[in-house]
Amino acid sequence: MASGRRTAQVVGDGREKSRNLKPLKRLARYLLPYRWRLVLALLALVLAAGSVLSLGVGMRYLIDHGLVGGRLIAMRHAVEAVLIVIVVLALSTFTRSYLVTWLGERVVADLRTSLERRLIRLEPGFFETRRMGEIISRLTTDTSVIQAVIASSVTQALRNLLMLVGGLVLLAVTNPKLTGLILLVVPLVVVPIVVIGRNVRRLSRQTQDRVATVSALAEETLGAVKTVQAFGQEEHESRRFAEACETAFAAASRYAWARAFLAAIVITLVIGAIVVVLWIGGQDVVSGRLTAGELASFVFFASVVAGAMGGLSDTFGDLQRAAGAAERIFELMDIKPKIAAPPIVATLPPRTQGEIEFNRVSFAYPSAPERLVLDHFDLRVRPGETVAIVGPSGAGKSTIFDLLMRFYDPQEGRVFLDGQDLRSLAPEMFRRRLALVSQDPVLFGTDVLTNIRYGLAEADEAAVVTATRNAAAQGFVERLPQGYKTFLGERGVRLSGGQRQRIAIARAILREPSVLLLDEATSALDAESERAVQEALERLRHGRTCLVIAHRLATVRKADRIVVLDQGRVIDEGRHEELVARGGLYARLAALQFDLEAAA
Ligand SMILES: Nc1ncnc2c1ncn2[C@@H]1O[C@H](COP(=O)(O)OP(=O)(O)OP(=O)(O)O)[C@@H](O)[C@H]1O
Repeated sequence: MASGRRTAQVVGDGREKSRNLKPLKRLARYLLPYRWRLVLALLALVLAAGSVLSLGVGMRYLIDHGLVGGRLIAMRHAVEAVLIVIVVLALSTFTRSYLVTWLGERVVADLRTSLERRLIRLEPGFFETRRMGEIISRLTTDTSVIQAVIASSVTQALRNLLMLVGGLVLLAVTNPKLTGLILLVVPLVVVPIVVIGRNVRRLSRQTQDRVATVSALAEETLGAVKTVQAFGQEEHESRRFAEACETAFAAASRYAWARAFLAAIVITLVIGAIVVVLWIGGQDVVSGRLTAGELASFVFFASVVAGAMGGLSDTFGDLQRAAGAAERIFELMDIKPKIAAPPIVATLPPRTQGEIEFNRVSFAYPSAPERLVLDHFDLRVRPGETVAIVGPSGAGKSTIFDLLMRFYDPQEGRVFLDGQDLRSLAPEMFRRRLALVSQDPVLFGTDVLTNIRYGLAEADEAAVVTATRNAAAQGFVERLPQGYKTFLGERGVRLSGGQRQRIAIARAILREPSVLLLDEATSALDAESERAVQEALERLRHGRTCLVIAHRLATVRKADRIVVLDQGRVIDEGRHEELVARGGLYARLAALQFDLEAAA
């Protein structure tokens, strides 16, 4: 919770800073690859706006020469011209509408892909200090806002701008005196737009923030539905969720109010001005200074101008919303991964090795920087050696794996693989030599084959089958309804814990790693699958370096060496018998294990 709050604050600060539409400029770069479509869309837009404006000219001709002048031929010409204009208008509207929607969707797809491309490469520590739901909301909701804005608001803004300028020019041509009046209205409209618009933007951001909280909450609780139900907390969670929804709703209604208020102010001012114009213009027609056609077309242009202004005030708010969304997206995109390959990458010796060294390593997790989890930790593992790491819960055993995978960098000391400091290597290169089987393996919501191939994407089917057999998983995989093609459900929920583990082992075998990192499951597998897993691991261990977080006595006994870890330090090491004879922490842990196993 604390980290969530901190995140919200950081994000909030970032948003408050931007008072302009600058992020939209950067967004425009995403349109560059599609510039010809953009040009075509703009042409269609200009054509459509021109068509609408020319209707006003046609109207004047129709009234003055056809209706008032009483000439049928003039009326026919006017109607013919209007028909042509309508066809042009329809075609250009179609072109514009299709192209801008296409462009909006295209840009959003590109944005999402490039944002994900960066996110997936960020170090795990980054995600521990942020709320996942919040990040996901930037990837989905914020990009959707941009899509909507490109597809409708930007075009509307351009269209309205064209109409505004074109309308004003035609107004001036028709009657300069009345146009002067219209221009008096402009500041009256613009000032409230700017003032209230600012408020609208702030409220819009607040709304987006609240919605992000709602999705974060939903993800958290729905993802832990078993825990919620097991503890009978459904009502509590529903209440919490409802509260978050209400807060989001309250923010959204404040936003709606401000937006509606803005629209109402603009409309009142503009329509009021038109009434004044009609009143003054009407007097000119009566006294013969203006023709009826001129006044009609004037009112037509004036309403075009008014509509354009009203529309602009609306789209201005939308553009600011998009600027906020773009800012949130680019803020994420600009985060540099803290764990990456250095400019000059060292190379590893040939594959066969697997030597590991931790040299005076001290480490605290980013989310708890003041607590040292490893404290001047030293460990050397020779190629091919099997080392068991034992120690009480929270001693820092899994953290050793985290550092070896370089999910984090230690604050002090260095970690070496085959004589090279991990920081001098490209992470994706050295990680290829490692395979991790974690205590609670993660499977993905695809089929068995794809899940095993996660270990080595280019492996052929025969290799997958061999790996599965060696992981003692072939039996149950073949009994699944569609064998290797069986869909495993999200996160592999359709398999038992032991089955999931064997799939994870098959994945590791397929990788042919030089170093195997094994976090043994403490969860009770049934005796048969336990033996199967053990045998699989035995085979996997053969001929490679192996670091095992050991919970089972069988593993501990077979290890070349046992390292006893307590509070982030190595307090003892040796073989099983030596350590038992010394009667320290290990002897106590082992006695406990024996008792438990005897009891079982
Ligand atoms: N991502 C994290 N952020 C902050 N603290 C963490 C994180 N992961 C682990 N810790 C803390 O670091 C300490 C060591 O954790 P670690 O998982 O390495 O212990 P362990 O020896 O593997 O324990 P266990 O046998 O229970 O799995 C624990 O106190 C834990 O609370």
